[in-house]
Amino acid sequence: MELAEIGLVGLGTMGAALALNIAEKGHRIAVWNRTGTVTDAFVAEAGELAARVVPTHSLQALVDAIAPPRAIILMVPAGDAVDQQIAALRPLLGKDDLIIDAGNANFHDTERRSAEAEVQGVSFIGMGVSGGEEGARHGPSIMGGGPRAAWDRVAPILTSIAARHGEVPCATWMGPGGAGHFVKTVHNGIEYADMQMITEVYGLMRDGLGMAAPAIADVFDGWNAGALRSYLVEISGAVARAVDPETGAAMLDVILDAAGQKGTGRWTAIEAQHLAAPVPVIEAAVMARNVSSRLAERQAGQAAFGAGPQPVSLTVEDLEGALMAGKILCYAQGFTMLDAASKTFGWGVPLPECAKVWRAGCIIRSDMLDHMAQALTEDPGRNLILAPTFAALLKQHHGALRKVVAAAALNGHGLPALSAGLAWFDLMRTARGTANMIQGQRDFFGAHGFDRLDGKPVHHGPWGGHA
Ligand SMILES: NC(=O)C1=CN([C@@H]2O[C@H](COP(=O)(O)OP(=O)(O)OC[C@H]3O[C@@H](n4cnc5c(N)ncnc54)[C@H](OP(=O)(O)O)[C@@H]3O)[C@@H](O)[C@H]2O)C=CC1
Ligand SMILES: O=C(CO)[C@H](O)[C@H](O)COP(=O)(O)O
Repeated sequence: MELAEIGLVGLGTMGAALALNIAEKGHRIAVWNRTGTVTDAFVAEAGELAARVVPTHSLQALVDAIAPPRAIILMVPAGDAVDQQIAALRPLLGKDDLIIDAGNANFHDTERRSAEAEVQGVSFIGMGVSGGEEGARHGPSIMGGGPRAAWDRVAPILTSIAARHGEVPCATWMGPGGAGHFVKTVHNGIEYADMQMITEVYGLMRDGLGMAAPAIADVFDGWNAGALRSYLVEISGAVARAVDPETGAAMLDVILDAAGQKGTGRWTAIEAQHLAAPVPVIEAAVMARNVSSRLAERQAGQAAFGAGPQPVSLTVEDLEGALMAGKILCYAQGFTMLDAASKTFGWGVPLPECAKVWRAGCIIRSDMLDHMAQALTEDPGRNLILAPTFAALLKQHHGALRKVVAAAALNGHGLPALSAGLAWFDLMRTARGTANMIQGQRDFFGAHGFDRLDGKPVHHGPWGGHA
């Protein structure tokens, strides 16, 4: 039998879609799934693409079905499942073979697996794939990390299945070790933040302006025809317009307000803290998901204090401007965090390429990312808020953000992400801040010392013997 060019383990939502995409682009692919009946059902439903799919029912059969040097994609849940599959595959693989973890992964795990692979003589790539099921099937955004030579070996297949922005494939090597998974993690952190900010303006429309779901859908559709054009605004319109087949009510009005999460947003927030790279909008978005899941406490809070959200005097245009400003602030934070990680870990992540690889295929794709790619190409070391295009947009829209946050605060709407973005923006445009007080306090109780504005070599205050 003709050997496959590549193998794949894990025919769940993403793995099945990715395998069909690979087969559709003309590559013969061998597949294996822990539950064998899933493999059989996958092939039975693959239609004419089944001709390029080799179903296997043991890992040995999978390995035997692939032409050496082999490349095997893992598309299984993050954590133990990946380690288990690597441990099971490793004894079956040779020196030049390659394992690609294409699921979401904590980059610390990827760094560890990369180091272990080097010792064991099997190549390892940690690769972020974004775009959900639809993206995986028809063109995801792919962020690779690991040995450059290993990436180059599989790049022809990966670029053939990736989304395209114009003619440019959205599949890029981001650096060694965990760089690819780190970039995907920050992508997801931004995804959390973008979703949360959209959710906050949805809440203002629903509870502050008294708009019904179809009217809210119209607003999102309108925004999606303008500067906010993006996949997340587009699907928010579709979600708001959908009707529950069971009750005939708007879908949004029957969905429980408790958000799930698998961990990538939390990983972003934790790593940002380690890197001392502020990403307050992302942190706020993670916090908001955590609060959302504490339904019983929220019910008790409403009983104790009364429902928060009251009518607001805002326009849909105010909300659009606030979202524009919030989005710029959040992406600026995300790219700054990537820059900090790249420098700390010595990865050399190409920031303009990150923006480019996110322009199509992935969940955070938007028109704005094309302008961000241009701004980062001009000067990768400059904070995006200082790039002329985005500085001009912020000057135009930060007033709307301020108005929206203020009206929300006065009328009981919690806007954690938009408020966090505004607070960060105001700190970032204040040359003389207030941390002199913190330094005074630290010196008072702990003799930690401080620098003086006048440069004099006196590093302690007259605290009456305390310092
Ligand atoms: N869904 C999405 O939108 C996206 C998901 N991802 C990431 O892709 C990866 C896969 O996600 P998704 O396809 O949604 O998940 P699914 O739950 O749909 O599929 C999981 C797959 O992994 C297999 N599996 C689970 N545990 C093990 C194990 N211990 N050993 C071997 N195989 C196992 C399952 O096999 P079995 O049939 O036997 O249960 C199944 O094939 C995750 O890392 C996820 O974070 C990335 C981007 C988008
Ligand atoms: O990686 C993804 C999208 O880019 C996955 O859909 C991921 O599951 C989203 O994160 P969460 O489940 O925590 O919302």
